[in-house]
Formats: sequence, C-alpha cells, structure tokens
Amino acid sequence: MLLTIEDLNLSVPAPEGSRQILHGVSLHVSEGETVGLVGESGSGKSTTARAALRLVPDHASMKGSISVLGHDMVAADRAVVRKVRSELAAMIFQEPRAVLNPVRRIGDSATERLVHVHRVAKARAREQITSLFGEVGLDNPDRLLRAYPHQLSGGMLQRVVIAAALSIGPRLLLADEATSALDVTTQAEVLALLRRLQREREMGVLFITHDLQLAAAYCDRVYVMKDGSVVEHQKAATIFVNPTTPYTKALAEAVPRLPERQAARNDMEASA
Ligand SMILES: Nc1ncnc2c1ncn2[C@@H]1O[C@H](COP(=O)(O)OP(=O)(O)OP(=O)(O)O)[C@@H](O)[C@H]1O
Repeated sequence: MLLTIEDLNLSVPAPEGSRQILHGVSLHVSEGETVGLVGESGSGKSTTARAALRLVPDHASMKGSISVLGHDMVAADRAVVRKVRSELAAMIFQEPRAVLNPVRRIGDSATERLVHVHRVAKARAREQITSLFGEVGLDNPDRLLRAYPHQLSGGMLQRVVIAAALSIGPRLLLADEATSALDVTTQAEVLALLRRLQREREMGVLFITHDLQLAAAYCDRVYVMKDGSVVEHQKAATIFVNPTTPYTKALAEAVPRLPERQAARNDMEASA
C-alpha cells in the first residue's frame, strides 16, 4: 500500500479553544491506482492530502495514523518527513504560478530538488529535467530552461511542475485540483499526460477535485468528503449513477447534463 490514512483527526488552535478540521478520515491508495477525493470547497480534501506529507501547520494536532510506503507520518521525525517528500511522494497544486518563484528561471526552479536535495550535479540535473520535459510534451527545452514563469502559459507551467515532481521518481502523486485552473482542452491534455505517466511508472495517484463527474470518469475509486469527514466510498464506475448518500446525490445532481444545458439555452433563446 502506498498511502493509508486511518481515523485521522486534525485540529488547529482557534480563539474558542481549538477547531477540528478533519473528523476520523480513513482512505487508502494502492500501487497503480487513481483514487478520487471529492467534495465541495472547505470539505477538507486539501488538508487530508497535505497531512499525508505533514504539510500542515506546526501548531496543528493530528491523531490517528498516516502511512506513506510504511513510514508513519504522524510520528515521523524531520529526517523521515524529508525522505518521504524528497524520494517517495510528490504533490502538485492548482496554480503552478504559486509554486514557481516568479523571479527565478524555470531551469533553476525545476532542477532545485535534484540539485539541493539529491545532490545531483547541476549539468546532470539539467539533462534529467530536459528529458522529463520531453516526457511531459514540452518542446524547445533550452529556451524553456532560460524562461521565467510569466513567459509561459498555465498549461505549460503545469507541465513544468509535473516534470519537476517526477524528477524525484515518486511512487505516490497527490494532485490537488491540478487541472482545475486550465481551459478544457489543456485540462484534457494534462489529464491524459498524468494517466500515461502513472501507467508507465505504476504510480498511485490521489486525485483531488470538486468535480464528481470528472472523478467518476477519471478515477478507479472515489471518496467523498463533507465537513471534514469521508461520507462515501465507492468504485468510480458506480458512484455517479448510484450515489448512496444524499450529499453525493446532490453533488451528482449539481452537474448540468447536456439535455438540461440545451433546454436552458432554448429557454434563453426563446425569451430573447
Ligand atoms: N491552517 C488552517 N487553519 C485554520 N483553518 C484551516 C487551516 N487549513 C484549512 N482550514 C480550514 O479547514 C477547512 C478545510 O479546508 P481544505 O482546504 O482542506 O478544504 P478543501 O476541501 O480542500 O477546499 P478547497 O477546495 O476550497 O481547497 C476549511 O474550512 C478551511 O478554512
């Protein structure tokens, strides 16, 4: 198992004492699996994924267990946390511009982990990242290495971030709304890219999205979160057509279907 979270409770200090953000969350991701984590904004999806890599505030209190490839991430010391983040698991986020330093060249940002954490020589790191740029469909690597983030589109930047994440050879990838900020065509391309890379590398992916339809189409299994708890867990093939909780049903019904969209358009045209 790549990731196992069992009965995770997470609280942060608050003026009224403490605020519990996660309530007994349990989930798992196996080798080669894509697992969806779905829920509306504020349901606790990002906090769950961040907790897996201990990317939570120091003052947060965690109870329960988190295992990443056998490493206990609740009790782990700094060295183990560093090992997991630098060798075993990577996380990508919605907005690549937020993780790339705007005044550093892409080449420096993308090779940072190889050079500073893995102690790979700079020239060798550039060769490795150049080959990864090819894998993620980025042309003209020499120009790209010299570019600054503002010179690239969101889709290209997300590919750069994916290449940088892959540079450590992660077994587990946590993708937090990684395609949500992209236009529909670029989103489809990046999703196809992640799927191909996952299969080639047999990575496990925790795929976080607010979009139940996307999770149902893209993932093997789906967990649904609400108010910091997992309220449903099903195979992706059935969750959209056979939701068992009222909340998942509401999420499924919130997606406009094509006939409904057409009817809405007809109404608009009729009233124009
Ligand atoms: N460090 C923190 N301190 C206080 N509250 C926090 C902290 N981190 C998250 N929260 C709160 O915990 C709740 C869950 O947040 P989280 O970001 O995990 O939800 P989410 O489902 O990922 O939502 P979104 O899709 O909007 O990112 C939210 O109400 C958020 O405000």
